[in-house]
Amino acid sequence: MKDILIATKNKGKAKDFESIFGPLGYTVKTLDDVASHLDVEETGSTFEANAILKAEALANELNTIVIADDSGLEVDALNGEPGIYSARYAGEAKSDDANMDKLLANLDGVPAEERTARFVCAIALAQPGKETVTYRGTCEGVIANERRGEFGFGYDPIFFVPAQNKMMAELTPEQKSAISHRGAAIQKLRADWDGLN
Ligand SMILES: O=P(O)(O)OP(=O)(O)OP(=O)(O)OC[C@H]1O[C@@H](n2cnc3c(O)ncnc32)[C@H](O)[C@@H]1O
Ligand SMILES: [Mg+2]
Repeated sequence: MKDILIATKNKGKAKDFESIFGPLGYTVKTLDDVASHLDVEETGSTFEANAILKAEALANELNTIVIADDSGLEVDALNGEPGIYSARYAGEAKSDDANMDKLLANLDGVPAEERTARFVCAIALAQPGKETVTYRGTCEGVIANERRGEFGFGYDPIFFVPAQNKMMAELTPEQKSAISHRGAAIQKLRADWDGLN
């Protein structure tokens, strides 16, 4: 069985990766599956810089190929916030619910046509002895007024995807990966990944 190691503690992200790599015969492993107590501070000023920090830290520790994902939500009416701070928007407790509450409160009174936003995903592929490579994917949408849907994680329940006429959280993992920022970044990564295995 082929393994793919993602330097993440986010189970929602891991599921997104599984929806694409699982059917290809890979087992997705995360920080929970390896003997690492790594807790990388996301000190970079871009998604790419943070993805590289996370991927290289684990690749160096385990001397193996590692993928990391740094992602977030850019809301136009908030000048691109929460951006790279999406996970901890409402505080270090990293609560999806508190983050959505804060975002909805900050957009209170903003009309639908001004609630445009995008998810951004930067994936870093770190290999011992090689230059780290990054891949970016984005997904355009609109921030809704209330939550809908049970799938996904993070801001998915309030992210409306016009192209699907559904909230991101109403899409199954497979449907989400077909149109999402993460799915787009993973497709770019796959071209290189297939060459490594
Ligand atoms: O750093 P790791 O351990 O991978 O996990 P994390 O949750 O801290 O991940 P990030 O630092 O990359 O922050 C990403 C945040 O952006 C949001 N986000 C990213 N991708 C998303 C998606 O597909 N759906 C909904 N929210 C997403 C969500 O709040 C995430 O916690
Ligand atoms: Mg993080």
